[in-house]
Amino acid sequence: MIGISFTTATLATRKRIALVAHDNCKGFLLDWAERNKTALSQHDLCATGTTGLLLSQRLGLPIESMISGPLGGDQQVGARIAEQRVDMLVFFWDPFEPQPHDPDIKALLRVAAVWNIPVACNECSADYLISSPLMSQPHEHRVPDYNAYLKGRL
Ligand SMILES: O=C(CO)COP(=O)(O)O
Repeated sequence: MIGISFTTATLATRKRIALVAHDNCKGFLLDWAERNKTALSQHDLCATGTTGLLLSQRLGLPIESMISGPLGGDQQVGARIAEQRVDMLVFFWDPFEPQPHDPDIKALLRVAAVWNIPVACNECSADYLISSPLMSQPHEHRVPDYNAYLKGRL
């Protein structure tokens, strides 16, 4: 990536996982989360508003809910990623329907790429992520070097 310096950061053993699903995909996410409840219970979970409410009802696990996606929840999750307060994103976005907040969705996915966090966009990729040995150990990864970035702006 031109003009960006990088450094490393460590994702802790206990990951901070954001869970998000569009309406047509919520059933898939709820089923996936239930199948992986034991693994998910080892981590700190947050979600966009409606997804979080449904997940906490289904799983009975503590889930920090943001505002609902169309009202700004995607942006809240994105802000947390930029603050390095979310380590992993499971986002079952709907490939068949446009959303009123498509710009927010694009921004969320972009910031996840910027901060090099693992992202699962469907059940299959979520299965691969949740079963990774890296889920239960610290993991060093590349992140933008913000101090170097700021220096370069002067
Ligand atoms: O719209 C969403 C993600 O773009 C999800 O929002 P809800 O979880 O509130 O339905």
